[in-house]
Amino acid sequence: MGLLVDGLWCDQWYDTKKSGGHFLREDAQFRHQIGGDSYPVEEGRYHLYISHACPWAHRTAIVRHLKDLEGFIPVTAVSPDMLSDGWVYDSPEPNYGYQFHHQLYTHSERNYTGRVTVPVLWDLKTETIVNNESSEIIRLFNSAFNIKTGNHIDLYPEHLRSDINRWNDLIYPSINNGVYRCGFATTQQAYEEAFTPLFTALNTIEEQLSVTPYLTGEYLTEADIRLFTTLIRFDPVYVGHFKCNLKRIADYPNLWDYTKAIYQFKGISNTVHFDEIKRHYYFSHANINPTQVIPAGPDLSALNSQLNRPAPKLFQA
Ligand SMILES: N[C@@H](CCC(=O)N[C@@H](CS)C(=O)NCC(=O)O)C(=O)O
Repeated sequence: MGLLVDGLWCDQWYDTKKSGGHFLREDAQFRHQIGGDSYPVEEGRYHLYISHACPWAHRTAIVRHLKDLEGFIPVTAVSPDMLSDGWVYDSPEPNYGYQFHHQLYTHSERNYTGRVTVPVLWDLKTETIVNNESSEIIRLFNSAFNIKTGNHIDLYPEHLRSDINRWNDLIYPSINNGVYRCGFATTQQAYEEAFTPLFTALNTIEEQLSVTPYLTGEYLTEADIRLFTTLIRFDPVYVGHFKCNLKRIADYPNLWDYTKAIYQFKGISNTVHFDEIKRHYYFSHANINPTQVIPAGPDLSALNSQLNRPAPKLFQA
């Protein structure tokens, strides 16, 4: 784990001293869009770098799949082990033969200072990072390539936007980032300040899912996908490794059924790699789990069991 400072790799863990033990996530720095003059829609031009372990990258993998972008935007996954060199590739990545993910960042910007994260949407023509913020990558995947792919599924439909935004505003700080705020907290107080809102938000969603099958109704939207990638990691990793242990997702009837319904939908289960998910967290965060022993459980076979809610619908723009 580390970061780049003026283009040089420094191996260091997150600094929580200045923030009273609180983990503060840095904003992503590459925030370009596709579709303008700089990054036009072109076949074979863009490449996606992900980690199968990472919940943020997982969002982009799901949307890439639902939007039929697989043949259009190739993907490379990093190794699940993120140790002193940060993210690395198991075999040289296909575009430049790099071994380290941070080489891509300095290729894009020689003096880059900041964290080296996944996902990364890369432009092969200008040899730069287009965007490394998953919430923006999924928005651009949702619409930018429609004219090429003919896929008009809309995960952010106009009439549901205010609802989707409202859910995202609750879910990002308290759940998506909330589990990290629990797990990376280095004081009791910082941990408890993350733990309480996490389970309050899960209760709110449990109630909503007793009324509507998905967050905004019958359609699957980006809000559901953003929530799902945290829920699917919750029982195998966050309960134990990040100490988010008031309840498991399997203990909430509606949240569990909802997680199963998304898992079983349209091959989304193929984007879930539990072996890499467990390996990444338990093996890479040696300051949290110094033995690096990876738990053998839990048994997640019930994810394939029968549902009590209809499969999601996909809105067509
Ligand atoms: N805002 C980013 C966050 C991405 C992120 O933090 N990814 C983690 C992996 S789960 C990472 O690469 N961490 C490496 C680090 O912080 O050094 C997004 O949503 O795309």
